[in-house]
Amino acid sequence: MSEAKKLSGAGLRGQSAGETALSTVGVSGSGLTYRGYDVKDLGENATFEEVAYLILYGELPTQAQLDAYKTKLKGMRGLPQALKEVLERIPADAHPMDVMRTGCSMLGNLEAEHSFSQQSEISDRLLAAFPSIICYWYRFSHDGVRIETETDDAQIGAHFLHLLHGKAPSALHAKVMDVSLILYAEHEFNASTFTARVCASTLSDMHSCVTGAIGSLRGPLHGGANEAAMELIQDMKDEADARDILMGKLERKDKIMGFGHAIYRDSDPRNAIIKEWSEKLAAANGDDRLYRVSVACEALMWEQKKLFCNADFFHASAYHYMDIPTKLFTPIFVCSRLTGWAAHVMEQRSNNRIIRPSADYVGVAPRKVVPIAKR
Ligand SMILES: CC(=O)SCCNC(=O)CCNC(=O)[C@H](O)C(C)(C)COP(=O)(O)OP(=O)(O)OC[C@H]1O[C@@H](n2cnc3c(N)ncnc32)[C@H](O)[C@@H]1OP(=O)(O)O
Ligand SMILES: O=C([O-])CC(=O)C(=O)O
Repeated sequence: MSEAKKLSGAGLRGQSAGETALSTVGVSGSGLTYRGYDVKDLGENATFEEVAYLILYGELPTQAQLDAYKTKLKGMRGLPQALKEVLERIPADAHPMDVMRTGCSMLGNLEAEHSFSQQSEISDRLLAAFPSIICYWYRFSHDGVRIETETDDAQIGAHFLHLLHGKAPSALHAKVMDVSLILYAEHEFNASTFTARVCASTLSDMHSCVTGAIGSLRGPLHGGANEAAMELIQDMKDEADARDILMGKLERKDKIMGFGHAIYRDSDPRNAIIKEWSEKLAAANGDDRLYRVSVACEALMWEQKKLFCNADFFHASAYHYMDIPTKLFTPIFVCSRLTGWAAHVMEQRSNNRIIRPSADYVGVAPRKVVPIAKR
């Protein structure tokens, strides 16, 4: 059993910023749990829709509840015309996380949350609409087509791949997307979730909380690391090349994206799961270079720095094997983490006090304004 990481210093490390009943991260022996269930157990024995229901509504659904939930989500995949028009105006070279941010914010104008009694409906709507938003923009700006966002796919992961590629995915790809969405769904007080909670604590609306969270997830120290990890591995020719490239980066004291974690000490429990799926995808693809160089990076980083892969590192090769463009990696994270964000907003609202910490002042001593002519 690993001990909880000893945390200190800046970045609010080691300080509790509130209570949650949604997940535990890095607690001895259990790694990562969502409402008491181990993420590995959920990855093996549940689907993302069941996990979303668990996170948003408190318990795993019965079969009847799951069927009704999936039918409901399927019926919420369409986009209003005004939102499509906004998406069509965003250029092809925009960052897709900016598209997600704008899409969420625009939906907040068209389908505003007027009362907190609407919070569950709005969360479900965002869960259903996010794959439509990113794929509608991507296919229009890159391929010049206006796609129909309402597919018959029963599951969100398969639906995403269907919209992106214009055809239903293989069973393997649909399964990996489903597991990936489970792994990314919830993670306690990470930076983007904390952003959402700070916003919620002012009694703001759900779309504002989620829009802010998307902005926080975008950075390479957080969700953006899956794209940065892909950029790191994509040109590595083989294991020896991977070692050379990484050693050079370590000598230059570069941060290696996809490694390390603010809370976990020895490993990120999501890594072993997505790594296994990446290996299966590599075998199915008949080209395992990306998987092999990723394994070489993992070994070298542990050997040199005792740093382990976080959830993002093997997601890079897994997504690439499914023909997902690198710049859409972090938006997929959004499609999943929406569940965690929304549940945290609801939890914050249920027992709210505005989040407003203090700061230690380190600036100049009090002084008088010198008239502008004398400065
Ligand atoms: C889904 C997610 O959001 S998971 C996180 C995704 N982000 C990344 O993969 C980005 C790369 N990783 C990092 O930048 C960091 O590990 C973070 C942001 C995740 C955590 O940051 P911190 O909590 O400050 O890291 P921590 O305290 O463990 O760092 C300890 C030391 O290891 C170093 N270190 C940590 N991660 C890395 C890394 N990926 N590459 C190189 N060195 C690293 C730190 O610089 C620090 O060195 P120092 O003591 O000489 O300053
Ligand atoms: O918890 C964190 O700091 C980052 C992370 O792994 C996540 O949000 O999934």
